Amino acid sequence: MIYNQKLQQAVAAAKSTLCVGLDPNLDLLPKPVKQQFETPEEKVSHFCKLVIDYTAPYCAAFKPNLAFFEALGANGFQVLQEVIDHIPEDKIVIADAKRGDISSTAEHYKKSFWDEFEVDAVTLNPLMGFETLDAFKKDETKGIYVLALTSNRGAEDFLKKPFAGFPTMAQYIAHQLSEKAKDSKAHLGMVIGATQAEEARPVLNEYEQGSLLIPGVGAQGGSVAELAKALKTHKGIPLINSSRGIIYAGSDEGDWPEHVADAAKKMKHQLNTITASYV
Ligand SMILES: O=C(O)c1cc(=O)[nH]c(=O)n1[C@@H]1O[C@H](COP(=O)(O)O)[C@@H](O)[C@H]1O
Repeated sequence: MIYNQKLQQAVAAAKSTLCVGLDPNLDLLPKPVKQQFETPEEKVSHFCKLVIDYTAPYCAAFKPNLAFFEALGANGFQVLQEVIDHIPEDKIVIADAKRGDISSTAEHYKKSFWDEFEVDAVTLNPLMGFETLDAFKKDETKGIYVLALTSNRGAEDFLKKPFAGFPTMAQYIAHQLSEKAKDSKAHLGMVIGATQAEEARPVLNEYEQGSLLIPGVGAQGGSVAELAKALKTHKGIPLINSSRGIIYAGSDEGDWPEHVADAAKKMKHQLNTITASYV
């Protein structure tokens, strides 16, 4: 199945554009998880699997962020694989890796994500040039989310500065992606921070068909109302990510997974006006 079709079906089946971010920070895990398990690997694996079970009814996608798994050391990739394997088949799985490197290295990143972890999509950083996307572009069942206008303050350093005749580098990246999409089998999408919603419109206008990964609601305080305005005419399907705001909603309660489910349900409902345009 081509990526966009799977994306469309995942959003339609859950009636949700929510993406649950799996950012398992050992310090923030609920007390019952810390007490029940000995090793960091067991704690993270159990925590992520319960988060997946309790939030799956409310989301279309999961985004494991590799940093949190790599931080476990040598066994981190094993845990990542277990977590990915636990995600229901009909959900989109995005490996948040923000990779981007020269050809042979990119080929090996591609091997890792497409052939070994078998995720649906990956986040890529375009700073080393658009050639770094090439290795990922050959598979129509996959999606690529390229950093375009990130949610953090550092977006000011490059992405919001004028570049190559465009008012911002973000607009240039979006424009280039709309061109590159013409000869890419994989779907080329963009990462746009929800915290940048008020400035996102010109970027989105450069690439209306581009699917979007939108982090920054929840813990980073991005406004869903502003986001809804920015997305009004956008055709590419958005996945709106919240990590900490959902997965740590239960803090230390015994029934923490119920709190996590509630937080996901609330976020799904907050996104309903956006979701309605894509189902
Ligand atoms: O590519 C990303 O997912 C990403 C891009 C961006 O511009 N900002 C951003 O916060 N992210 C990721 O999205 C997640 C946001 O987490 P919360 O702020 O806890 O919801 C983290 O995994 C970040 O690494």
